[in-house]
Amino acid sequence: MAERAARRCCLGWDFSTQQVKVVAVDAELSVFYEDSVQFDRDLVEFGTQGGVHVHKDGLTVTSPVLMWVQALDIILEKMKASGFDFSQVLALSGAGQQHGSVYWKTGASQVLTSLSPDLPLREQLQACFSISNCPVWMDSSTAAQCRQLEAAVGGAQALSRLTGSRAYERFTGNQIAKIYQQNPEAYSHTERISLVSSFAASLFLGSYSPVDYSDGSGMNLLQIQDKVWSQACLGACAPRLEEKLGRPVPSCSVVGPISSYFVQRYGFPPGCKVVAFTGDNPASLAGMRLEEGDIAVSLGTSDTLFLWLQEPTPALEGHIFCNPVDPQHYMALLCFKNGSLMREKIRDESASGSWSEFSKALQSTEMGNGGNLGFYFDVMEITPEIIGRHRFSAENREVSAFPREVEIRALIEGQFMAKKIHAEALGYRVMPKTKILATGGASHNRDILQVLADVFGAPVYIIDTANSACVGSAYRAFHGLAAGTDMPFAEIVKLAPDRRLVATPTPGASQVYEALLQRYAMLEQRILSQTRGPPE
Ligand SMILES: O=C(CO)[C@@H](O)[C@H](O)CF
Repeated sequence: MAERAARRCCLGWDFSTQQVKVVAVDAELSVFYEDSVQFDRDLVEFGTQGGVHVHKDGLTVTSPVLMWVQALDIILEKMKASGFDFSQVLALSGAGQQHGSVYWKTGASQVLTSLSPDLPLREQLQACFSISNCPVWMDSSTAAQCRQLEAAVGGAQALSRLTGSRAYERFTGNQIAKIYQQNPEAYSHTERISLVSSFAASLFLGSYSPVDYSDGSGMNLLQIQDKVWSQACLGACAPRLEEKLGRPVPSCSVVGPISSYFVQRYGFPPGCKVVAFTGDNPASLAGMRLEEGDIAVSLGTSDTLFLWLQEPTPALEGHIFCNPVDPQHYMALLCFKNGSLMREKIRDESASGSWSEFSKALQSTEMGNGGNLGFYFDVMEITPEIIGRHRFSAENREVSAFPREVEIRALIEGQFMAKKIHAEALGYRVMPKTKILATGGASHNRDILQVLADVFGAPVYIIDTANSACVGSAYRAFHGLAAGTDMPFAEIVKLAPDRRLVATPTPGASQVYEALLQRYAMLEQRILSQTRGPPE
């Protein structure tokens, strides 16, 4: 075989819900290798669906930790068989599905630090976990623990101010509380609790990797301003929890050299650095190369906003995390459940199922839609909690229908005005240098993106985020190589392929939407008060 040219690189890993994925990125920030192991397809003995087990109660959702371990064995063997040159890997980092938790049994650290390079990880670690089936982000069985935690710290808003989010069932602190309450034996035999991200980093490190600030912000346990565990939250969840979590670290930290296990078994260089792993969404923010003032809009089944925040305003909706690439700043996630399924419904009802008809309707109606406004929530929306369709005339009178073109524009303008209003409620502000990065299915429709640019008053770029968590992790590994030089992340990634500009604000857009946004916010409050009843 022709000698392959040596190609110094960093690896980016993603331990996500359905697969383990890896990319190799070279010094020019080009992705030249990628591979994955799909849990359902490649590890059928675990019997997962979508990488998880949904339990009979319909609320508890777990994944087998040994499935994740074995997936790493398999993907490394696949890379080795493909001739991948591990000796060129300068550093690696990674991501994990957020909120999931891994429970290392007492004594496991001795096994982790003395792995034999002659055996796969699965064989050596199979007695190292006190909980075999780990709770993951799809679990919603901890409502009682959420109420207990909020009560312990003075309520939902107080918890949000402290940790960046009100109590959410999937958040790790509440999951740990449930395990302590329902399986005290297992909890007492647990010497370390990792997130999925820090668990994966521990495998590469050959010792327990600390939780990073950014993924740690998804636990309802970390004080996001001071970047320390909240003693009130720890105490409300389980005893002696701080010693099981270890001290959290900045997300850009180099947590150590790679374990000798990987040097001897696969040929990684002994000096290969392990940079703290983080959550998949923070890693995606890095992969999208969001900068101060930018906003990423993922237009999928549900629409998700990634915000870069300098000064957060924690609220009862959305999630604020420590920023994964700038320890002084923050990021926020806002999820809008009525996303593409709502757009497809209105397309079917008002554009004969045709996206080109849908686009023509947007082209044939004016910005501001003649003052007509709509709220379209066929499933209970979470931002904010409203259900149903509510249409209003220019005089703020509720009406039962709009002409089809008006309906289409009312849907899209309403979806984007909601995003701007709720992003600003979390502390986001459009800046002169703001870029809107659009991704997901609807980002292929230029007319929809034109409305996005007009409502936000900022240019819209499209980006491919297929590997964003992996690529972001490789970028963060390169950033870790520059640790101690204070080189900003943006400088490290400036060679990355550029984003494509697809829409800029129409002249006069800001005047139109400044007034409309105020009406939208007022009408949203009117609907909320009608559905919630008058405030106490
Ligand atoms: O729960 C979430 C974020 O809060 C999900 O995006 C998970 O991170 C997906 F793995």
